Amino acid sequence: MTDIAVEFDTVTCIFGQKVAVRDLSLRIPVGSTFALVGRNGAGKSTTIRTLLGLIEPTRGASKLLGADSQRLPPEVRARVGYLAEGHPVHRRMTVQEHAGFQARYHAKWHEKTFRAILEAFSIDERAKAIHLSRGQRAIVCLGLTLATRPDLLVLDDPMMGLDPIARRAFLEALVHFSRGEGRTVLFSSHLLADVERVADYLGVLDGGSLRACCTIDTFQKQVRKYILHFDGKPPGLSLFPGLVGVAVRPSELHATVVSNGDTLPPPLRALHPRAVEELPMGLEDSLLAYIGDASVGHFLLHEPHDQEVAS
Ligand SMILES: Nc1ncnc2c1ncn2[C@@H]1O[C@H](COP(=O)(O)OP(=O)(O)OP(=O)(O)O)[C@@H](O)[C@H]1O
Repeated sequence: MTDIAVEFDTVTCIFGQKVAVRDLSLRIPVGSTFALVGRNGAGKSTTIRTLLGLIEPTRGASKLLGADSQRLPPEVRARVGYLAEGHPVHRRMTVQEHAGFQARYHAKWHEKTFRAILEAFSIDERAKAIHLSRGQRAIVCLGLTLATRPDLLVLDDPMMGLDPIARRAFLEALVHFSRGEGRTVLFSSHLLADVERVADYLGVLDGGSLRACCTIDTFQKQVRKYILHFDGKPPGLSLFPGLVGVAVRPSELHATVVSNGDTLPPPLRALHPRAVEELPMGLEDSLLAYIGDASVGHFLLHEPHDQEVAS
């Protein structure tokens, strides 16, 4: 029994001239909740679809639950729940008909879980999918997936298109029905506040490359934004390792850095600012600062997963 649920080994996916995913290596420990984030077109769906064996990578390989993605045996497939982008349903089928369909194909189908989710959200099992709201459809799809009791749950942008109340409900259901069973969850999202609430780990994709892979906590601690105040025009700043963004104002220099320490990095200190402020940043600010100005430099924040798995 491996303690790694998902593994990518130097995966590259090229469509024509487009490199959608470049040299991706990544491991996700069993029992963790991992969020893949990045701008539109960063390669999140391609990564997920490659993992599930729906796309064959141009180079490299991936594994889920110990099995090669390109040759998944039926018993491994049965342990994976996949919620595709857009919550696809058969519009003319009722909620209960959807459940019957799933139950037929999943030996571990757990009707009680499905009913508990419907009940928690007051969804009528006799309703046709076409008559459900977007949020209700998302919950039904989540229920249909969770009731198969997957060991690995993969969700592609599951909160997309949901209003804040529906998003909150969806996340609560996800957390309530997923936690405590050793289940691994991999999901992609643009909604950083939601990511912050549920995920343990973060993978940042940018232009197909993995630019960071670490705990959310580490990401937020290490990406820092400083405002350096000067009496006149700020002095020039040369690039240095860890500097990911810089903006010059009439008497200020704004610098975003990746740093392990709590103190101002020496190249910034050497500018002798009159005063220094550190701006508090939420995950969204940190992420925007980190991938916002790719022209300045690329740095990979990386925590070895071996250590994390062991801890
Ligand atoms: N089948 C395909 N053929 C050609 N190009 C593709 C194909 N699939 C994806 N791409 C391209 O690969 C890049 C990555 O796409 P992908 O859908 O993985 O990004 P994403 O991060 O999921 O984006 P979004 O957040 O918008 O859903 C994009 O530039 C996309 O246009």
